[in-house]
Amino acid sequence: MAEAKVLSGAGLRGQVAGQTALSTVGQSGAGLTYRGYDVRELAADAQFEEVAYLLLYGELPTQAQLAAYVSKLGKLRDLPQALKEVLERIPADAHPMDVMRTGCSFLGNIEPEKDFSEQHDKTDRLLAAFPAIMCYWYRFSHDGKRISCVSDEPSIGGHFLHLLHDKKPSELHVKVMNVSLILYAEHEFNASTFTARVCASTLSDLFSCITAAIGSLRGPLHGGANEAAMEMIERFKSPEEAIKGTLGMLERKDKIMGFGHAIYKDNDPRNEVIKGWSKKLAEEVGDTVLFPVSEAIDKTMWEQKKLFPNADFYHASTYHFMGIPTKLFTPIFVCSRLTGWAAHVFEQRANNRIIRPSAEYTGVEQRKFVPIEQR
Ligand SMILES: CC(=O)SCCNC(=O)CCNC(=O)[C@H](O)C(C)(C)COP(=O)(O)OP(=O)(O)OC[C@H]1O[C@@H](n2cnc3c(N)ncnc32)[C@H](O)[C@@H]1OP(=O)(O)O
Ligand SMILES: O=C([O-])CC(=O)C(=O)O
Repeated sequence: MAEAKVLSGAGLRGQVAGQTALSTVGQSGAGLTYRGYDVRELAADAQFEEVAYLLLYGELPTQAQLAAYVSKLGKLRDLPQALKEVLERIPADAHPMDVMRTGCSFLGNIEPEKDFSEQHDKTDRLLAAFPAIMCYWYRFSHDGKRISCVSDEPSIGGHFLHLLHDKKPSELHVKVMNVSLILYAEHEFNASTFTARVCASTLSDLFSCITAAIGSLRGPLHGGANEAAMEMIERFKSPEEAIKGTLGMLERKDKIMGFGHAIYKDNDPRNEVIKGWSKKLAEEVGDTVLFPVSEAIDKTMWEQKKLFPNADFYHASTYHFMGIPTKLFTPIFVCSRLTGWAAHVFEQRANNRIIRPSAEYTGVEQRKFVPIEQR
């Protein structure tokens, strides 16, 4: 069972900054749970839409509730023409997280949250629309194609793969996307979620909270690590090369992306799950390099630094084996974490006080103003 680190120092580490009923992260005896359910059980047996419902509406849905929810989301997938036009103007070399941020923000202009009573409907709209925002831009800017933003895939993961590859995804790939979206859905007061809560605490609208959270997730120390991990893994042609390269990076005191965690001390419970699926996909595609290279880095990091892979590391090879371009890795995280972000926004709104900590002043002593002509 993953345990939480003993924490101190900068970065607000170890300080309780609020309450949540949504998840536990690294709690002794509990590990990672969403509203009391172990994430590993959810990843094994649930659909992502069930987990989204659990986080957003408070309980797991019944069969009828799930069918109604999936059907509702299916009808909300298409993008307004004005949003498609905005996406068409974003260049191919833009960062896809900037595309997500703009897409979210623009939708907030044309379909704003006018009242907090709309918070669930606006979240469902974003949940349904995010895969199309990412894929419409990607396919237009990279392939010159104006794709249809709807598909008959019932699941969000399947819908994403269908839009991206223009064909029905395999059952295995739909299953893996489902697992991945569940693993990324919620993680207590991580940086992007805390960003969303700070924004919510000013009583701002949902689109602003989610747009702000996307900005926080973009960084390589947070969600951006899955892309950075892929770029690193791809550089090595064999496990031997990977070991040598990792030792070199450690010697130079480089950060190795996809390793370490702010809260977990000796493992990230999401890792064993996604690693298992990465292995399965490696077998499916006949990979003899990427997975062994990943394992070699993993082993070296543990031997040398007692650092373990976090949720991002084996996500890199997993997505790669499904033919997903590296630049879309972090936007997929957005499609999933939206559920956690929004649930935290609801929670913040339900018991709000503006989040406004204090700073320790380290500047100069008070001094007299000197008029500009005397400086
Ligand atoms: C889904 C997610 O967002 S998971 C996180 C994704 N991010 C990454 O994978 C980026 C790489 N990892 C990191 O940068 C860090 O481990 C973080 C940002 C995740 C956590 O940061 P912190 O809590 O500040 O790290 P922590 O206090 O455990 O660091 C302890 C020591 O290990 C080192 N360390 C931690 N992670 C790494 C790493 N990935 N590579 C090399 N050294 C590392 C730190 O530099 C520090 O060394 P020092 O004591 O000599 O300064
Ligand atoms: O909790 C964190 O700091 C980062 C993380 O793993 C996540 O957001 O999934």
